[in-house]
Amino acid sequence: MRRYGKNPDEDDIRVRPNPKGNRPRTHTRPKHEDAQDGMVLTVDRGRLTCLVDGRAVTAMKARELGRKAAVVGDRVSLVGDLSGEKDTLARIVRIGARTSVLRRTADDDDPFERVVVANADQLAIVTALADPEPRPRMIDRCLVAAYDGGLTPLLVLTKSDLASADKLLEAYTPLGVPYVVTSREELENGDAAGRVRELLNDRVTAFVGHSGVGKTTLVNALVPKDRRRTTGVVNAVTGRGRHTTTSALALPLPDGRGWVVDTPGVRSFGLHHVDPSRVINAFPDLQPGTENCPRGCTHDGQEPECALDAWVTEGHADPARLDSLRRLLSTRERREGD
Ligand SMILES: Nc1nc2c(ncn2[C@@H]2O[C@H](COP(=O)(O)OP(=O)(O)OP(=O)(O)O)[C@@H](O)[C@H]2O)c(=O)[nH]1
Ligand SMILES: [Zn+2]
Repeated sequence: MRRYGKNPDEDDIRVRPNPKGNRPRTHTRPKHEDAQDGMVLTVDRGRLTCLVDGRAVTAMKARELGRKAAVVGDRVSLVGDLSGEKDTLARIVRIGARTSVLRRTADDDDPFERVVVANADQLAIVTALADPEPRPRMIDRCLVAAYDGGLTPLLVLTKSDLASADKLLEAYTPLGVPYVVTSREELENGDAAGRVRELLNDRVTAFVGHSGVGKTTLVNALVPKDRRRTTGVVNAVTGRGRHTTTSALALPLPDGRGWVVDTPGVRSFGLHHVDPSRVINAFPDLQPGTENCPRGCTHDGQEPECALDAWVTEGHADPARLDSLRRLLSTRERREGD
């Protein structure tokens, strides 16, 4: 039996015969069974734009959800006015379980973690090959955040007209991270957009990269013209302009083939929240080797009793893989700019 609140009016409604046989309409707030599913496209000061049945609906989080924030990519249930018309406001009453979480903290000492994007399948790490110079430590940090959060990483190396990708790619060969090399010229007049799209099809891909790497040039080449982020944030569905660049923004790929989630340029990627055992799960060749590690082993090369050394010496895994894993796990102890 459906449960109504303590409100006596509601109890009254339950026993009232309903000749039309449909659910009683009352002045009380809609019941959650009526909720419709949607996806959060962007967030602006507590107002969330959600895609519901092809419409962009503005919503607020219901108070009953407490402190848990809904973020871009979240699958949510909404009630209230779902027309998407101007000046209407729906309520988010449920946030679905997340399949992945891209998290960051402001810096490594900051215990306050932010979920940047939920439910992304893939993390596209956008790095220029020059101007600005690539920052391998930053790439490593993004990789750790991806592995920790359950996203598959993808390297997008831009500005190939300025420098070669060979040297940078050497460092990522043992990790087997897929990559694509692009330039503005190839994106705008060549086949680069098609090559990148092939790696994005039917997935939700979060894009990260710091200012100046060519992320806007890239994203604009991927999503249809009327859906782009231009000056300020443009509502991905209605095209109406707005005034913030602080939130991520989900943009649809053509033909419903997935989503690009553009994130605001991040300068740092604090990794306070990272759990080494979650990162290890992304290394199925090394993971079984941790069985004999002492409890709470960080596997980062600083632990004398880490069992991974023996695992590799015994020939169970490639030493280059362990080196790469340790480079990633120790990235928290290093300063970011190095
Ligand atoms: N040489 C060269 N320049 C590029 C390329 N792609 C983008 N640029 C230039 O690099 C600068 C930054 O590009 P954006 O696409 O705005 O980069 P962004 O990462 O979005 O940077 P912000 O807008 O600052 O967040 C612009 O002047 C672009 O014209 C490229 O492939 N080659
Ligand atoms: Zn260990």
